[in-house]
Amino acid sequence: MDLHEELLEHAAKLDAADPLARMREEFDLPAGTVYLDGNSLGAPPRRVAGRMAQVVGQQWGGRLIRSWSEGWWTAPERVGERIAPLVGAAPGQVVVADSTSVNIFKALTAAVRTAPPGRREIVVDADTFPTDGYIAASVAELTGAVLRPVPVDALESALGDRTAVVLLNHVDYRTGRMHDMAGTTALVHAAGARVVWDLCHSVGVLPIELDALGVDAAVGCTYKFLNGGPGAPAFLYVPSRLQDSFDQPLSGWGGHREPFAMEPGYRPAPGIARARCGTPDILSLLALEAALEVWEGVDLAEVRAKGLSLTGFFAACVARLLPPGTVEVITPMDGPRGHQVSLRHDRAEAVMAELVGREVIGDFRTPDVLRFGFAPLYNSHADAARAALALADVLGAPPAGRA
Ligand SMILES: Cc1ncc(COP(=O)(O)O)c(C=O)c1O
Ligand SMILES: Nc1c(O)cccc1C(=O)C[C@H](N)C(=O)O
Repeated sequence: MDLHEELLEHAAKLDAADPLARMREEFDLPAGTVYLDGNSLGAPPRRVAGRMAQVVGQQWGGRLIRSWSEGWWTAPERVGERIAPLVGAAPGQVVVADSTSVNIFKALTAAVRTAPPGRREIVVDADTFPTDGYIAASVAELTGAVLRPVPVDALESALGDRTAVVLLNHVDYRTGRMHDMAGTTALVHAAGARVVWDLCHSVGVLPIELDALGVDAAVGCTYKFLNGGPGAPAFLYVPSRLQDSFDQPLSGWGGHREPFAMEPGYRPAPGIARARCGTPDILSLLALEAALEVWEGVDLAEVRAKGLSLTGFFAACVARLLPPGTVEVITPMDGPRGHQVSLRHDRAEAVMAELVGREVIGDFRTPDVLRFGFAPLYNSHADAARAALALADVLGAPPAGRA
């Protein structure tokens, strides 16, 4: 058997033993496409199209404006309850609203505003996804705080009695490295500061325990591993113990205690509703609601195990197929990681364009990173093998000999 056949056969064995294999049926994916970009835009769950037709036809079209009091206005909290179990949150602490960028702004500003006098530093991961750093800089400017970008590995020495809040990514978007949420949260708390976690690349990837770890706020996208659709609204977690003092700056009427009283002054709503701002984005929100239904009965431990298996198998295939040194694996394959494998190559942009032309869809991240994201609900080991074979072909690896 040659190496190609061996890898495909191994993949088939792993897929035959996959307890989540049935979940692929829930998704609409073009036949023949290997889709490895669910860490940027998740694939559409089949049920979303039908739900959208119903929402547009029956709710918007049939009930017209009455729909606001028939489930639309309360959708941000209702859909938040579907995300809560995925992040280890008891009910009443997650709302779906706005974008991740906007929610970072709310959470950071609230944290700085309520920090004790003297705590005026915002610490941010120096390698963070850009929007997090940009927003943190803006919050610093608006609140008179000081922005302190630090590499995550140097975090401990940067914390002190001037730290107000720390903003961190759970999984690094470029390398896929996963940071230690339990240890880092404890470290930040020991320094007397608050921590805001960006869960964009970890929600839907592994069990997360926000309540148990005492996290102070968390945000995340819903259009990646939660498959909510392009531009689907983000979520914001504020634990019950901090909700009364959550002094968020975007005091739109959506977060008012009595929005329809149309009062001249702002009185924040009790509970998580105060994290809202303006009118909810109903069509996207209800598409997300349908997409989240696929998680019912899904065991996150199984999702995690499969994600590690897919990424490990893909990296192993790449190592077997490519001569050493062809690519540099920058994802910590022996350490904590999310569900992506990132490879460095000088011609990464052109290589990814070639792969996409062959219907193997990952993405390129500047300056030289090929990213392959694995979504355990719809990706298979066969996808991983096919992607590695296509990559080897594009990079002109010598034809695989007999194993
Ligand atoms: C870590 C991280 N934070 C934030 C965002 C995006 O935020 P927004 O949805 O506001 O564009 C992304 C992806 O786009 C991301 O990877
Ligand atoms: N949000 C995106 C968009 O609107 C267009 C293209 C890509 C994105 C992304 O989500 C990028 C993604 N956060 C990343 O990790 O690179």
